[in-house]
Amino acid sequence: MTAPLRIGTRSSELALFQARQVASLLAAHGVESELVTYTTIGDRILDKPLSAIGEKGLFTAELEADLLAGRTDCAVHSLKDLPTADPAGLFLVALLEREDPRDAFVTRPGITATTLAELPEGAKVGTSSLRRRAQLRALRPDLEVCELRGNVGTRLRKIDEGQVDAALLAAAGLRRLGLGHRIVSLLNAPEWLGAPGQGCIAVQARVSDEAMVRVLQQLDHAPTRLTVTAERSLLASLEGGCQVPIGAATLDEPEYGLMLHAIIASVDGETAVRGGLPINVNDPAASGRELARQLHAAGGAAILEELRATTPNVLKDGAQ
Ligand SMILES: NCc1[nH]cc(CCC(=O)O)c1CC(=O)O
Repeated sequence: MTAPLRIGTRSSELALFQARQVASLLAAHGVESELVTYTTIGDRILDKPLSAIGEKGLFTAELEADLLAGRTDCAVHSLKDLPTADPAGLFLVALLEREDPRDAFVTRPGITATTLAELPEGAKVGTSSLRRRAQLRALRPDLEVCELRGNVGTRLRKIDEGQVDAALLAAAGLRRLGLGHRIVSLLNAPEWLGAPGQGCIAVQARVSDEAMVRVLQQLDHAPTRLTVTAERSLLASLEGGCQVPIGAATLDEPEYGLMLHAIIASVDGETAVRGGLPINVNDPAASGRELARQLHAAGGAAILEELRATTPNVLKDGAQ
């Protein structure tokens, strides 16, 4: 009997759920596996905004190091937490079928608003993502945006304790944890854009491990790979990781087919550049680069320049 395939994963509830999903897909292919769990820097530092920590791959570096060293056979990540460039020797061997990529509106008890628009003036909205903050401030400059960090469970607890009136969380994370009933409403593209790759679980492997690659690539979902490739190539072209106010989403539009939508917004929400482009299904990465070029030229460059000058760490790849 061969040894079980070792899957590296963070130890948060969401990460464990995602790793178990990979394990059960492998089991369906007759492959036995076990989980190797990690508590990462991003999980340990809970008192600072992620954008202020400013280290590369806060949630991913330790898993990647052990995978490279052969202590695990693959690692499972939320795609949106992964820097856009693969570390040398590793690549994304499988992208699982995407869950709902939208952000969800969640409220504390006593709040009757069912959408952002219905929130009373000056209400407190929690998020730790610059992308969500920027879009919030653009839509509702009167709201007070509050830092809200921690795992999904921790964030919900802080909401329920009344630290904030409402918050924005990824619908995919809530649903995976069986917390879909907490979703009051969903924020739709193209008006509101999630993180590039949001809702997609990625499996990382060593390029050199051919036998493992053959096993793991069976889990890849081609339509998901197409859309997230377009979204992440846009992000890569704009030199941003997840800690930049860049949103992206792909919509299947009857007239145009798959359309890539994106926004670059200043953190104060005062300036935003948005655009959309049909995805070339034969070269989705080229479509991502082209939309990035258009947004850059249409004022995105100035927004990113300003951001670099004020928050030097922000434009390093990171996670949120
Ligand atoms: N920021 C952490 C994170 N990374 C991935 C998800 C959700 C699951 C996914 O996007 O696949 C979340 C939670 C959230 O943003 O609310």
